[in-house]
Amino acid sequence: MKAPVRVAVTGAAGQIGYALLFRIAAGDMLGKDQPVILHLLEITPALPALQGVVMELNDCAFPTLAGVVTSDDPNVAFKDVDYALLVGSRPRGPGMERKDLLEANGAIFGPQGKALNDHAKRDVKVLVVGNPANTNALIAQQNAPDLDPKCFTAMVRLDHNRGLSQLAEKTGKHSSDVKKFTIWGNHSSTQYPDLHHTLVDGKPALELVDQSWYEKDFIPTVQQRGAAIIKARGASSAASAASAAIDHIRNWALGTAEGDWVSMGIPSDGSYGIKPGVIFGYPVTVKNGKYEIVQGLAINAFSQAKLDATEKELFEERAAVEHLFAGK
Ligand SMILES: NC(=O)C1=CN([C@@H]2O[C@H](COP(=O)(O)OP(=O)(O)OC[C@H]3O[C@@H](n4cnc5c(N)ncnc54)[C@H](O)[C@@H]3O)[C@@H](O)[C@H]2O)C=CC1
Ligand SMILES: O=C([O-])CC(=O)C(=O)O
Repeated sequence: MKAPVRVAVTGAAGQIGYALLFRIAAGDMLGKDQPVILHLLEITPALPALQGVVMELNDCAFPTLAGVVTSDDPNVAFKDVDYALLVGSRPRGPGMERKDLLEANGAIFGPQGKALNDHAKRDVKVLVVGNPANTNALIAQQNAPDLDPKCFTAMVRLDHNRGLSQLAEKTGKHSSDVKKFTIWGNHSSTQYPDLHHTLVDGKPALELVDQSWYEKDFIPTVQQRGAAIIKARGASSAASAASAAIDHIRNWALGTAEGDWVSMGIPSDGSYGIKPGVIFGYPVTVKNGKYEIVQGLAINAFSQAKLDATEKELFEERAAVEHLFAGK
């Protein structure tokens, strides 16, 4: 067994928390040889419910669970953490766009960014799940001037996994046969699920499906999947969101497979013409805990228009929250 690492999860008594904590504690995220100490943050009224979750975590007697810290204070919860999964925030209901949550949720991420800045490990890996995830990640990053801006990422992995599954079903293959798929941009209905470089069992995806299925079926289905789950379940995705969060951190910590990439919301750096200043979904590979954008992919006019639309929305969201940045 390795030395334990500290993993913070916010909103730990919520729906996603309930689907996430047990898998992290069981070693699904960082490996069966990596003990974890969970640092669980909740708002004060949810602490009794959180205690119940902690009782259940203990009752599982997981070999990889080395301790649990609970708090309603981010300055306590983020002390010395190696990983921080920022889930805690309000989910949307039917008929809402995720950006309608900006006002309710944006205010959570400034203080949490500052607490990470002041207390977390200097190479902390932060994943924002709470919606609107990209812009909340930007708010946290902008309140953490002493941390590397690349410590802050947002989750587009659920969209990525949804795309793998949709394409596998259409082509009669398994999702593990699908490689080099990308979610570009925002975790919102402007996201661009891009099949132009995707392979299914080694064959170009766009030679296996027709363009009209791609444009009129696949893209909107992936873009609107969150809303479809809310309609069907009466509550937003929880188990699949938790699973995607585990995939995101596992690949960031342990690396991506040779010959493939994953989608992560990361700080834009000018790659593919996206101006610096937002958290943008990109195709990335990871080695030794560092992600790198896959460069040199051809972008045709169709793709460019989609990239422009999602970039525009992210800069509009940024403009709406700049007052929450440190020093503003
Ligand atoms: N990026 C993505 O792909 C996805 C994002 N989400 C988002 O994840 C978030 C959480 O979803 P659920 O777990 O279903 O919601 P939930 O309402 O079941 O749980 C949220 C929890 O966060 C807690 N919380 C609220 N403010 C907090 C704060 N300041 N600090 C710590 N905890 C706080 C609440 O007490 C609650 O227990 C929502 O914003 C939802 O929209 C959901 C699915 C996918
Ligand atoms: O749609 C929502 O509000 C929850 C979410 O982000 C998703 O399922 O992708």
